[in-house]
Parts: sequence; structure tokens; C-alpha cells
Amino acid sequence: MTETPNPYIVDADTLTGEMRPIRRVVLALGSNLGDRMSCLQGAVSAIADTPDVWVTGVSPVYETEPVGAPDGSEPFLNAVVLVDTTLAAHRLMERALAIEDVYDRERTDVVNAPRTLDVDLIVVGDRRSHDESLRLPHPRAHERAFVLQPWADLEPDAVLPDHGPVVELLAALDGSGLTRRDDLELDLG
Ligand SMILES: Nc1ncnc2c1ncn2[C@@H]1O[C@H](COP(=O)(O)OP(=O)(O)OP(=O)(O)O)[C@@H](O)[C@H]1O
Ligand SMILES: Nc1nc2c(c(=O)[nH]1)N=C(CO)CN2
Repeated sequence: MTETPNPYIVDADTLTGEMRPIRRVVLALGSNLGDRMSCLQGAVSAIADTPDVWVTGVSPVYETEPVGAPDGSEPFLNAVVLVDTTLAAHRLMERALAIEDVYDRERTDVVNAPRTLDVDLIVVGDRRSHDESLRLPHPRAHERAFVLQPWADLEPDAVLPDHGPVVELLAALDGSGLTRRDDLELDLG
């Protein structure tokens, strides 16, 4: 479903060049196949190398039990990256998918199949989108401790639109499947 544009409100994504506002973005990374840490670090570096994207924060790394994944799935490494960008949200989504492809991310019909790399857009400023190709805010972020915990580490005051303060959402979730891996650290890129 696409949004009906309001002719009286300028859609920031239709602006070009220097007119485009800088938006703050929360990206969630996950990997449970292959060299998980290399995939996450490669993703952070690729994000940092993207024109018009500036990485402002990288969370601690968490080892997490797979949620809603097929039996026998291996644990994930998860982290969150904060960026500022003037890219339109859909361009950033395309970039995220291209970065997944660099790590041979396979797309199958199996829901939550093991993956070398998953790059999810959690929020892009105050942008809302209901497209199948881009849902913002991410429709499942509020129920995912593996997203909210690293985000809260970076931004304890963060608020997830429509759902509330991230620390309050976390308090209502079972965080027992998360282990902070202080022996693993991601560089800013
Ligand atoms: N906010 C978003 N972040 C990432 N992908 C999104 C988002 N909204 C829509 N998509 C679309 O979802 C598809 C990616 O789905 P994918 O197979 O990676 O889902 P998943 O990571 O397995 O599950 P989940 O979306 O629950 O994390 C892509 O085609 C992408 O365009
Ligand atoms: N622990 C964990 N579980 C998941 C993850 C993930 O990144 N970490 N991603 C999923 C779909 O994107 C489904 N389940």
C-alpha cells in the first residue's frame, strides 16, 4: 500500500541536493551464518563508506538466541548503528540491501532463515512508510530485545514512534536470550 501524498506538505524525500534535510537513522544489524563478526564489521564499514551517510555511533555487540527462526538456527550477533544522512529513505534501503548482497545474503521462502547479514532500518527521522519495500518505523522493532537493547546502550533516552521509550519497551520484554559480548567490538568504520 502506498501513502496518499498531502499536496500541502513537502515530502523531504522529493527534495534534491542541498535542500534535503539531515535525518537521524537507526540501523539494526544481525548475522547468524558464516563469520558473523566479519559480516557485521563489513556492514559498518560499507555504511560508513556510503556517500551522504555519516556514522555517529556503533553499539556493543550482543550474542542472541534466534527468535522465530527455524529449528537448529545458530545464535545471532546483533548490533545497532546510528547514522546521519541526507539520502532519501528508499535510497538508504536500497543501499542496505546491496550491502547484504555483498555478504552473499540468500533470500529464500523460509521465514527468518539463517543469514550472513541482515540490515534493517528501524527509524529514519520522523519518516513513516507503509510500502512493502520499506516500512517505517520497522514494524517488529518494538518486540525485539536484540534491537532495543543495543539501541538503548547508545541512546538511553530513545523513543520508538508509536510505542514509547525504548527502555520501557525493554523492561517488558524477556532479555534472557541476550549476552553482551564485551570481548567483541565494532569499529566506527
Ligand atoms: N524497515 C525495513 N528494514 C529492512 N527491510 C525492510 C524494511 N521495510 C521493508 N523491508 C523489506 O523487507 C525485505 C527484507 O526482508 P528480509 O527477508 O530481510 O526480512 P527479515 O529480515 O528476514 O525479517 P524482518 O523484516 O522481520 O527483520 C526487503 O525487501 C525490504 O525492502
Ligand atoms: N536473535 C535474533 N533473532 C532474529 C533476528 C536477529 O537479528 N536476532 N532476526 C530475525 C529476522 O530479521 C529473526 N530472528
